[in-house]
Amino acid sequence: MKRYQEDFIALAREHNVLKFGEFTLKSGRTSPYFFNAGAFATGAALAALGRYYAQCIVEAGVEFDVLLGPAYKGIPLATATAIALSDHHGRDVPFAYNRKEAKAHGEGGVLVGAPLDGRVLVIDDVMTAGTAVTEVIGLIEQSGARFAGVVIGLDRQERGQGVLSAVQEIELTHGAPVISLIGMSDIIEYVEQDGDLAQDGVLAAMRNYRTKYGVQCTN
Ligand SMILES: O=P(O)(O)OC[C@H]1O[C@H](OP(=O)(O)OP(=O)(O)O)[C@H](O)[C@@H]1O
Ligand SMILES: O=C(O)c1cc(=O)[nH]c(=O)[nH]1
Repeated sequence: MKRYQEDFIALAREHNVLKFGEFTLKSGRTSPYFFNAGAFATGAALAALGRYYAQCIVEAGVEFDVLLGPAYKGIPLATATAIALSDHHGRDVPFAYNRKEAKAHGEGGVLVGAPLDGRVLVIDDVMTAGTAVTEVIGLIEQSGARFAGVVIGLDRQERGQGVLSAVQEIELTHGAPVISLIGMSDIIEYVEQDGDLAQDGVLAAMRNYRTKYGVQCTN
């Protein structure tokens, strides 16, 4: 793991973002772990997140014209990433986000911020089955813009709608990269190194879950 990946996991544990137990996911799957990015709820945590996402984008060399943070948890992530790209990489990029429900008064609509023009890079927290990102790609295409890829904090490295991983499905269908800060394999590595978690049966539950829903590592 790279230094910023270890720091990202440490930050997630410190803020109780990465939890172990029993959780129901958007896909209906029952998971022994959950990554609640909403608990990154301080200015310093968001500033650090922005730096990690920005570093990941710069290292990946992905080309884009505008950042898009999907509601809800993608919104502060895209904001923090835009600030970090400006502060630490000298790149002042436009960013936008969407509403889950269209606004019927005032300016109206579902999009807020910069217009979706050109290549749009989506910034989100987690990918499981890929449903959320697929929806937001629809929004980008309806706006006449082009999907340039997605950067996620955690790739859960799970199957999408078929036998391929959600990441492979998105990459094959849309011809754009899915870039992640960490994958489930990194969390398993973290659990393996933590004697208490391994003893509590977390490691066994994680491995069982990976057997049921996982795919080979994609990062
Ligand atoms: O890959 P998927 O199976 O779609 O699941 C992952 C998505 O689900 C959650 O979003 P949710 O729609 O619950 O919205 P939130 O940001 O409002 O929590 C999470 O933030 C991911 O974006
Ligand atoms: O699949 C999901 O719904 C999901 C998984 C996860 O770890 N975190 C999250 O916010 N959503």
